[in-house]
Amino acid sequence: MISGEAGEECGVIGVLAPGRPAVPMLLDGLFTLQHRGQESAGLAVWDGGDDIATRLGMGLVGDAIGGQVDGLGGSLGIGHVRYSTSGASSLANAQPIRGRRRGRTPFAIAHNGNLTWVPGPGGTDTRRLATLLAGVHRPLGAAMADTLPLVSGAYSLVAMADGTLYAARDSYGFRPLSMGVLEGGGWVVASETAALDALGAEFVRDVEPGEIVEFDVRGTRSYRFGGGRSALCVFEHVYFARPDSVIDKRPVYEVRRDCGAALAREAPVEADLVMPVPDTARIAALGYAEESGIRYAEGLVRNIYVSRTFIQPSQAQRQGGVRLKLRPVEHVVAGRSVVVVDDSIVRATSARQVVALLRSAGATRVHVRVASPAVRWPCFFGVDIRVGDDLAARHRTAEEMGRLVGADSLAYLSADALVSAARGSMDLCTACFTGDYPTADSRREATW
Ligand SMILES: O=P(O)(O)OC[C@H]1O[C@H](OP(=O)(O)OP(=O)(O)O)[C@H](O)[C@@H]1O
Ligand SMILES: NC(=O)CC[C@H](N)C(=O)O
Ligand code: SF4
Ligand SMILES: [Mg+2]
Repeated sequence: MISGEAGEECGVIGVLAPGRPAVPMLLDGLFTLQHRGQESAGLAVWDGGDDIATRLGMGLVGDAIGGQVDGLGGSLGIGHVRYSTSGASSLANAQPIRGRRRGRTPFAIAHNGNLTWVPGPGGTDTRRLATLLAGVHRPLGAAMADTLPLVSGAYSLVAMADGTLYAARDSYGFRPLSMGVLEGGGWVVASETAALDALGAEFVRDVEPGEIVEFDVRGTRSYRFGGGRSALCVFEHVYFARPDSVIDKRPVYEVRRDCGAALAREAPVEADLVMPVPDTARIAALGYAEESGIRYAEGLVRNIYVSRTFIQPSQAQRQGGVRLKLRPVEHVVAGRSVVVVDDSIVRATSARQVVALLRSAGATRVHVRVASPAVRWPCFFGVDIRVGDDLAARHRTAEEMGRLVGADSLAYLSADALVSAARGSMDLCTACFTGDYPTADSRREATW
């Protein structure tokens, strides 16, 4: 049995807006990144004084911190939305994490990704990293340059100290991180370009794998501490990111539509209607419908007040979530054969319930089409995909998966088609689909 921690997704944002308050921008950015983490939220701001103020809370951004920010000034700040696995889903583990280095001013750090190895004492992966940074008696940028080569795994980080905003990305570049310039001057760094857009910022470029970027009132500086083979997570395109974001020059919308179209070519089937499992699969279903010529319809309604289910921390919550989240539209579905497109199947929580819902609403045939390959391998780099029950397809063919979920047929997109749709300038990590891990330690760990 594998021992590695499965990771999580999160959203991070950093703002340096000289002469303007950072907090409203941080909140807008965090709302835009809400889909990346729904367990806790937080922000840290510096108003030019001796300390960094933090506000942390459990739940969605509005509930967690919306009521705690009155009077919180400062033009430099960072923020985080969390989806836990390294440590409990608790206020104590919410981010940003504030630290103080002996003899120096405080710093704060926020992390998206999963560290597979951090030297030193316990706590969440991010807290262990913060402890390491606190032990280095140099400016935070230099401390990061010394420390980051010592840790393994996936991280896109934002940090702040001494009036400077920092951004860093691990040398594989697993998680996205983009920087933009604010209207009226200043900088924003965020997990997704959609957060830059929400602030009216202009995209400048992605933080490169193995790069640290510093932002202060004098401008920006960049240091490289690593590089080589890149491994951008293809699952960002499949599921995590918003469709209005652009990752490594590839618009997520276009990637999902191309995946749906390729799926229609690779796995055609006769049917009356094509419909998505909302929300994430909508665009892939549209691509399937356009390519196949089969009419697109919305046969499932998603309750927008229920969170994304895949990123819930327990299976009981995930099952309950799907039950409340999706309902069939009987007058669309009854008496019709349908192709139902989902972006991915991991634990098959959604697919099992979706097929049953469509049959209960009178569908004559239910063909499941999945706009990514079968997930057969665990992730160590920031997405909560583990061995065991988590991987419904681990030892099942597509036909057996079809039987498991009760469909008339089930087919996946090929890995080649996914890579050709998603590929920008970076190499992609496809390990959970292909078993081709970018790092030697994860290759060893995954061979159980
Ligand atoms: O096989 P499973 O373990 O069920 O996981 C896959 C499903 O989970 C995700 O949906 P989710 O409800 O998280 O979010 P969405 O509304 O953005 O599609 C994903 O889009 C699939 O529908
Ligand atoms: N979701 C994240 O990326 C959070 C980072 C860290 N692994 C934590 O558990 O808090
Ligand atoms: S294993 Fe899968 S989910 Fe994890 S980083 Fe690689 S592509 Fe992304
Ligand atoms: Mg879904």
